[in-house]
Amino acid sequence: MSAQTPNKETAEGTLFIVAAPSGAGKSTLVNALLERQPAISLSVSHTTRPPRPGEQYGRHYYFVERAEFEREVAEGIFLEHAEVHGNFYGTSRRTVQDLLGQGCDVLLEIDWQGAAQIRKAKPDCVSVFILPPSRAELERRLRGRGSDSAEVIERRLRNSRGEIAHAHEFDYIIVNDRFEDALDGLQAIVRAVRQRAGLQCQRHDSLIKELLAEG
Ligand SMILES: Nc1nc2c(ncn2[C@@H]2O[C@H](COP(=O)(O)OP(=O)(O)O)[C@@H](O)[C@H]2O)c(=O)[nH]1
Ligand SMILES: Nc1ncnc2c1ncn2[C@@H]1O[C@H](COP(=O)(O)OP(=O)(O)O)[C@@H](O)[C@H]1O
Repeated sequence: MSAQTPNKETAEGTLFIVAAPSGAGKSTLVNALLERQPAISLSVSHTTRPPRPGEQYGRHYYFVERAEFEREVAEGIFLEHAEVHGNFYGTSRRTVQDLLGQGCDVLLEIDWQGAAQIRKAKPDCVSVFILPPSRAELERRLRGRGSDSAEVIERRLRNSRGEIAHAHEFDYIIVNDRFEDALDGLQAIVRAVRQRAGLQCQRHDSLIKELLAEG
């Protein structure tokens, strides 16, 4: 049998988007997913939000001043950017393009506004929205996380309605009730998409030629 001929040189990686209202558990899910699937690169966003205790520059976010962020917007360095809960957030165009161009899969943890911009720029992206099982549980998780002031938590809870209203714009919705089930769901999506992408980029040219040959 002939060797299969994967056309990997020209195949871009897949761009995954994970969005959710604050406190639904997206960062925890994404981190657990990346432990299971280390080959996916998580894009580190730029933000004007001040760091939370324990957050590191370049690992969790590139924390920048508002003036610097505005300069970066003007320079066109962002693939998408948006104001969320009173802070600005943006995804570096260069980093994402370079990784995708090398055939790496990239995951963006961004809000629904950013997701809408990415869908226009990259229609092949795969987007997932994470829902909490109830409003009461969302509030419990936000307060239990202990990372934000009461005022910040109130604002995020208020904004969650407007965010959840966009859930149906996403390719998939996962309810993060039991953590392991939600993680299995997220991993199943990634696996299925990767398998499909792998099948698409294997052209099997030599096998097809062999099967079509006379004789
Ligand atoms: N559009 C956009 N949203 C982002 C980006 N980075 C983070 N976000 C979103 O901004 C919101 C607030 O994020 P963050 O301040 O880390 O709070 P958390 O969601 O409560 O952990 C979340 O919905 C994030 O997904 C980005 O680069 N672009
Ligand atoms: N399925 C779950 N059940 C209970 N607690 C959860 C679950 N998923 C996440 N959490 C907790 O909820 C809090 C918010 O999760 P986090 O990942 O920071 O949310 P987000 O990134 O969406 O703002 C964290 O304390 C996290 O440990």
